Amino acid sequence: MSEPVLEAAGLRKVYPTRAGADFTAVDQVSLTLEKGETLGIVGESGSGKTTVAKMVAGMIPVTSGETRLSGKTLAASGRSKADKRDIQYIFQDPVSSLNPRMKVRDIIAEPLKLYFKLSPKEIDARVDTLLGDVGLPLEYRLRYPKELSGGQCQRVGIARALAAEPSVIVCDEPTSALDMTIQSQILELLKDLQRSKGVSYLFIAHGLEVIYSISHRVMVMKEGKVVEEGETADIFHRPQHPYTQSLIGAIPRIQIPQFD
Ligand SMILES: Nc1ncnc2c1ncn2[C@@H]1O[C@H](COP(=O)(O)OP(=O)(O)OP(=O)(O)O)[C@@H](O)[C@H]1O
Repeated sequence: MSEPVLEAAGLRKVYPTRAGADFTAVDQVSLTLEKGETLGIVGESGSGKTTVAKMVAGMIPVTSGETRLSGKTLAASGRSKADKRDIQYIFQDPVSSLNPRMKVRDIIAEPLKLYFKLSPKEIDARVDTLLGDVGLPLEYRLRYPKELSGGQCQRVGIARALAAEPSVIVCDEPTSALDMTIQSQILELLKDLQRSKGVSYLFIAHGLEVIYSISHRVMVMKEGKVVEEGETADIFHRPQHPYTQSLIGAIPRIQIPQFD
């Protein structure tokens, strides 16, 4: 098998508490992600999913553990510009994740200016291509985020992430603020983009249907630890750990047929 795009080993995050005792939010979490693959992370609220994602993306420092990108160990703090470019993040709240004072064109152009040496004309052309990639009309380039729907804002967030041409995009509950129809359109868009660009996703979601629909493999977290990890079909049809069994068992009956 080829070298994973992303590997994290022994990630641990400890927060000090007011009471003086340390709180371990994430403990000994390891994961791998292949090119063009999606690893879903599930687990109840507070199980450490976002903390793992932010450590992998270099947004918060690790207490211990390391992350490797295409075989190269990333600096524990102060990542290089190139390493930051290569792991992008899509946020849960599509509207507040965009600067309200910037036009769509400028939001998407920001990473282009930061990471690549391009002329204004080349930047304009790339912005247009990216708008097309995420299914937004070109005239939206002059709109502000407040003039867009939640789903359209998330498309802009996806275009901004893609602008950096990353190997990995961390998707932190990217559809949970959207209604069901828009949610499935965004999931289809992410799948299409993965097929066309070969990007890998670390995908966090509460909704197991979302995880089922997009993930090749699934990692189940509980209280900061990984309790089970495997192929999506195995996790959903043959969960081994009692916690995974209870998560899968809690899916409303009416939705079960879509897992067959
Ligand atoms: N900056 C912080 N200081 C102290 N504790 C924190 C901090 N950030 C997160 N935590 C704690 O770490 C644990 C894991 O949080 P995290 O946000 O990673 O969980 P999660 O699984 O993503 O939850 P959710 O699904 O609700 O987003 C929680 O108990 C949380 O309260």
